[in-house]
Amino acid sequence: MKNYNISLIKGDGIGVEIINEAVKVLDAVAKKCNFNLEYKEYLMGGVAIDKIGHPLPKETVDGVLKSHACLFGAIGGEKWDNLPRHLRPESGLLKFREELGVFANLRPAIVYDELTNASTLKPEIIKGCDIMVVRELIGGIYFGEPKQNDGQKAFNTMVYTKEEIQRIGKTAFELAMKRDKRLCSVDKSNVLEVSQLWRSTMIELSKEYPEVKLSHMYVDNAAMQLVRNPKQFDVIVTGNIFGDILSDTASMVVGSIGLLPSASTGNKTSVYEPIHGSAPDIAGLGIANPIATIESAAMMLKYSLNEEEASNIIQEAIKDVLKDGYRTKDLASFDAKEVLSTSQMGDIIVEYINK
Ligand SMILES: NC(=O)C1=CN([C@@H]2O[C@H](COP(=O)(O)OP(=O)(O)OC[C@H]3O[C@@H](n4cnc5c(N)ncnc54)[C@H](O)[C@@H]3O)[C@@H](O)[C@H]2O)C=CC1
Ligand SMILES: CC(C)CC(=O)C(=O)O
Ligand SMILES: [Mg+2]
Repeated sequence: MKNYNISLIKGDGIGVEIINEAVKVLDAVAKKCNFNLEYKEYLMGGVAIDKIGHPLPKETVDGVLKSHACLFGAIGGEKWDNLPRHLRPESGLLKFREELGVFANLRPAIVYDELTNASTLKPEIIKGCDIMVVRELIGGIYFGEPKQNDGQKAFNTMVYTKEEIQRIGKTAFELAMKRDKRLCSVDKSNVLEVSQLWRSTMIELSKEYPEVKLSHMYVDNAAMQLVRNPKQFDVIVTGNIFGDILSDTASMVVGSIGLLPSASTGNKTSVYEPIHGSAPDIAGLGIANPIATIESAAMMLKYSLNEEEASNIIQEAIKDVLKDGYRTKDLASFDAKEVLSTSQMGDIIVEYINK
């Protein structure tokens, strides 16, 4: 029987609740498809600060690098918001991504037919929408030097090298080749030098992919177009901060931020994580939607473990559960037959897998 080592990082807030459900679902599908998953838990974020005084223990990076893949919940919370910047949970997460070299964050935003009525947008605007946001994850303004806040003046710096842009560009063009061959590069090149380099590099790279139709959009317009007519997009490629913001926007096209998974990938390893944060406002209430994390686990099976059948089984079960009207609270006002808690949602997905 095949055996895979999975590193788990639950993190803070709802991170614990959603990872527990994903593990439940993974175990069910592993049993059904005849493979074995061995989990090892690692600390990161606020919980690591509380235990060892630092948001990113070395064992976490080492352990993840040794595993086949990592499933990640979320980190952060008010308790740690006033710590010095380098000791905050978010700094641990950025360092984690940097050390693992996961430069490409793939964030699919797919509207299932079963959830066409679940968005705050009109069904005819979103039906059939299938967007892949390719977000550069270890460069840009979240990492740029110099940076400062001396109490009187504060700044950050947005930096991209040509090499970094080419690297994420290649990932996006390759993905577009496997999809509808339309790639929209989002930047702010009417204002920012870094975006001028971004755009000219994408144009240069496009010569290697003549079949892909490359377009460009300023980020402010892209935010507007995403809610005006999301179906115009196939693949979007953009920098770290723009991708962070636009993917949260895209989640409302789908219906809830609790539905969007992601894969953070590079040359060494991959981390699978929902796009949302630790949601302190609902942590511990048992109402978080675990589907984004369960979908992330399905992406992990497909892309890192090559267990495509198992991945499809999870996705079909989720679709059927939604089709039959089961919802967590975030989607309760949309065609809900029954509103379930976080763990009940995990249970019912397992039940559908075993049907
Ligand atoms: N990857 C990560 O670990 C991330 C961590 N964060 C951190 O999370 C903390 C909270 O940040 P926010 O800006 O509030 O973003 P958030 O994504 O945690 O929450 C935004 C809103 O969406 C809701 N929400 C999020 N996930 C949900 C789910 N699965 N089901 C139902 N509702 C859900 C929350 O209740 C909240 O109202 C902060 O400390 C932030 O730095 C934020 C984003 C990503
Ligand atoms: C620490 C933040 C950059 C996390 C976040 O918002 C994200 O990755 O989506
Ligand atoms: Mg974000």
